[in-house]
Amino acid sequence: MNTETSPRVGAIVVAAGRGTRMGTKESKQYLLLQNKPIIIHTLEMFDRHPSIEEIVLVTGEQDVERCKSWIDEYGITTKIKVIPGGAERQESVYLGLRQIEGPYVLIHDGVRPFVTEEQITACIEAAVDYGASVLAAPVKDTIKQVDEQGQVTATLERRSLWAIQTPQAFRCSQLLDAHEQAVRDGFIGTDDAMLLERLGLPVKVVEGGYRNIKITTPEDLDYAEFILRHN
Ligand SMILES: Nc1ccn([C@@H]2O[C@H](COP(=O)(O)OP(=O)(O)OP(=O)(O)O)[C@@H](O)[C@H]2O)c(=O)n1
Ligand SMILES: C[C@](O)(CO)[C@H](O)COP(=O)(O)O
Repeated sequence: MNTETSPRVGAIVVAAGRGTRMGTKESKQYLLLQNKPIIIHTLEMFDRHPSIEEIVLVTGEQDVERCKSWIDEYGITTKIKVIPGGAERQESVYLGLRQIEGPYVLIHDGVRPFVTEEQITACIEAAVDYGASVLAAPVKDTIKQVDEQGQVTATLERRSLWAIQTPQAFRCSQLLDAHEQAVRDGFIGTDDAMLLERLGLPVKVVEGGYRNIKITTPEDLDYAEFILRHN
C-alpha cells in the first residue's frame, strides 16, 4: 500500500471480554504466549503497520493501568488511548469509535494475534473501494442446520459460506451511524459488519487465512504456541 496516498486509518482493538469459554482466572487476552501477553502480540501487528495512525485499546476498567504499563514496557510507539469497555463486545466497539478521528477505522479482536500486515492492508484497500470489508476464510466443514431436538433440518451450500474474522474495516462515520441505529433498535450483533448489513449497506469479503484464529478455548492456546514456533 502506498502510504502517501492511503487514507488516515485508526484501529480499535477490543479486549474488554472476560474469556468465559477459556475458563482461566486471568482473562485470556493477558495470558502469555512466548512470555508476552496475547494483547501485546496483537497490538504489535497494528503498531508495525505503516497506515495505522492511531490505536484505541478497549479493556476492562480494572485493566487500563496494567495495559498502559505493558504498552510502555514493550515499546508500542503508535499514538494509543486505553479506555474501559462495556458489557457486550458491540458496546466496547462503540465506546472506542467515539475516540477515533477517522476517516477509516479497523475493528480487531484483541485475541486474534496472528493477523498479518498484508491482511490489514487488504482490508483497508477493500474498505476504500467498497465502503466496508471483513477478513474471512471459506469454511472447510460441511455445515448443517440442526433443530432443538438435534435433528438435521438442512445442509447449507458450502460454496457460499465463509467464517468471518477480524479485522473489519469501515468508514468511521458510516460505522458510527450503524452503531447508533443498532442502539435505537435494541439490536446486538456478533460482529460490526452485521450492523451495516441490516441497513442494506455493502460489505466486501477479503480472503484471509486459517491461522488468524480467535483464541477462545484452551486448545486454541496450544495451536497459538505452534503458530508462533513455526513463524
Ligand atoms: N464486553 C466485551 C466482550 C468482548 N470483547 C472482546 O471481543 C473480542 C472477541 O470476543 P470473545 O472471543 O467472545 O471474547 P470474550 O467475550 O472475552 O469470550 P467469552 O465469550 O468466552 O467470554 C475479545 O477480544 C474480547 O475481549 C470486548 O471488548 N468487550
Ligand atoms: C467478530 C468475530 O471475531 C468474528 O468472528 C466474532 O463474531 C466475535 O464473536 P464472539 O462470539 O463474541 O466470539
